[in-house]
Amino acid sequence: MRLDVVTIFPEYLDPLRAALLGRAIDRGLIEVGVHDLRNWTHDVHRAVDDAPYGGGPGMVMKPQIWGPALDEVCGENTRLVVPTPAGRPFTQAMAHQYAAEEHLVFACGRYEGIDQRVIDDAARRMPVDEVSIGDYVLVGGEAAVLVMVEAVVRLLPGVLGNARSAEEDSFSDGLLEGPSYTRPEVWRELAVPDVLRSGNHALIDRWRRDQALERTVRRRPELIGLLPEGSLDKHDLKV
Ligand SMILES: N#Cc1c(-c2ccc3ccn(Cc4ccc(CN5CCOCC5)cc4)c3c2)n[nH]c1N
Repeated sequence: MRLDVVTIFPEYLDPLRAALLGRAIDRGLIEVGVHDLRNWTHDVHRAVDDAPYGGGPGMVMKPQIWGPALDEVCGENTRLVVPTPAGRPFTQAMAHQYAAEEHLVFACGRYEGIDQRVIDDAARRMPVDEVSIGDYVLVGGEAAVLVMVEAVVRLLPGVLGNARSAEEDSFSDGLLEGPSYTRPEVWRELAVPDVLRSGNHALIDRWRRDQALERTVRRRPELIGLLPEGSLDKHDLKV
């Protein structure tokens, strides 16, 4: 997979080259390009924004700059992803879809966002997703790209290694993950639940399922209604 990011703050994407993602790049599992949008400006001020038509707060990013940038960075098999507060919610299912893509280009807006014609023009030539990572307001798209790239790249074969597989993720069965514990057995007078030290793996699995169900009902009750038909067995229904 190749990932390209277009931004006016390329240094914001430096974390892409650290830790897990950096190792994935070093191992050739992904290629990453980060491009400074200002490289496509021509005026002495390297302007990328202008006042919004119709008035309103802030500035809008210029189509004459974004257009040539995306023309150059996008290819024949590109999916363009544009983070925006007005986007479709980014989900684990989308992360899986993106992990199957050959080439993802992320367009990071700033100010009040990118002139809509940039997205509409790109959509004539490639799939374009306007996506939001959550119901809160950021200052630009870069943080959202870091979140989405991490969620996508960790799903690629070989990235997580043998110690951990993405199949065991939270949400893989539609429930939140239950609590985790490690040594010591007692810490600040708080003990690890006895069942986890019982060695009875059937009981442990049941306990973990119960914990996941209880946590999901308490914290994200709306997820229960989204579970596929037949997901809950008769024991689950007693939880
Ligand atoms: N993903 C994601 C995001 C983003 C995100 C993503 C990309 C950009 C590019 C610019 N911004 C700043 C911005 C803030 C607010 C608004 C709305 N305005 C409407 C008129 O009144 C003022 C407010 C627009 C643009 C971005 C924010 N925020 N939250 C997410 N989950």
